[in-house]
Amino acid sequence: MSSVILKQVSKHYRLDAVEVPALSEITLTIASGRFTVLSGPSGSGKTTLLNLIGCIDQPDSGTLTVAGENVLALQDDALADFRARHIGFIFQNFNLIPVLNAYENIEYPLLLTGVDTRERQRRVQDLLDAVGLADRAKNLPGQLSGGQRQRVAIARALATNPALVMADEPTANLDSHTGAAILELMRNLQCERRMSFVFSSHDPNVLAMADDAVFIRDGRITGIEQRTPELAA
Ligand SMILES: Nc1ncnc2c1ncn2[C@@H]1O[C@H](COP(=O)(O)OP(=O)(O)OP(=O)(O)O)[C@@H](O)[C@H]1O
Repeated sequence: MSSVILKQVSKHYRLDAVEVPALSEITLTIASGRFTVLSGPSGSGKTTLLNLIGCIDQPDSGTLTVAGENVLALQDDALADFRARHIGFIFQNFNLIPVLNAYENIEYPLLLTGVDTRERQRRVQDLLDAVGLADRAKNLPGQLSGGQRQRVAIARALATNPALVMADEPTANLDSHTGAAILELMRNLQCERRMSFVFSSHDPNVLAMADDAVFIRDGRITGIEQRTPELAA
């Protein structure tokens, strides 16, 4: 099964009067339940591609299907609702809400999507356990280490059981030891929960964990490697 299908997708930015091409005719299928890493040098278009797949930005041309939905046909409200229900984001600077504690940060997307109280409690507790932070539930982000903040951010991204979890350089702001532990945690959660993870990264340790590696240069795909066999559905 495919979780994302892009066909002939192009995107440019406009900077004053100058058009900056960012992606050119990208055709790519991302399989479900796999750990896919977008790899390429700085400026190659990784973030732009993640933003399109994550429905944060729209291409100039081409088609995009995410979790079976033709997302380019959705109006703003429907797109925001689709994103909230089906896509989890992990940011390199964590993006936690500073006035909410760890428990409340993880609960937040469940409030937005109308999950009832009992189910919210069950999911937040399960995720706090899964990321090893059950004893830090009441800590504000400012009272947590960088690695612990990233664990909260991971739990928050998984809270709605999204079809797709996206991360832009998730280990970039962590020291190598913490980054390795976070990476292992993400890999274990992805396998256990059979979610699709799509990451961009310069980090060779992230690339080494990929089921599928997509290499990008100058806004074009230069290679796709399937590193592990796809399991039968
Ligand atoms: N908002 C913007 N306005 C103008 N040009 C942009 C904008 N965002 C990105 N670009 C340009 O688009 C191209 C692709 O950028 P993108 O951020 O997708 O690359 P990247 O591979 O994620 O880079 P990095 O690894 O450094 O984060 C680059 O040439 C970049 O300069």
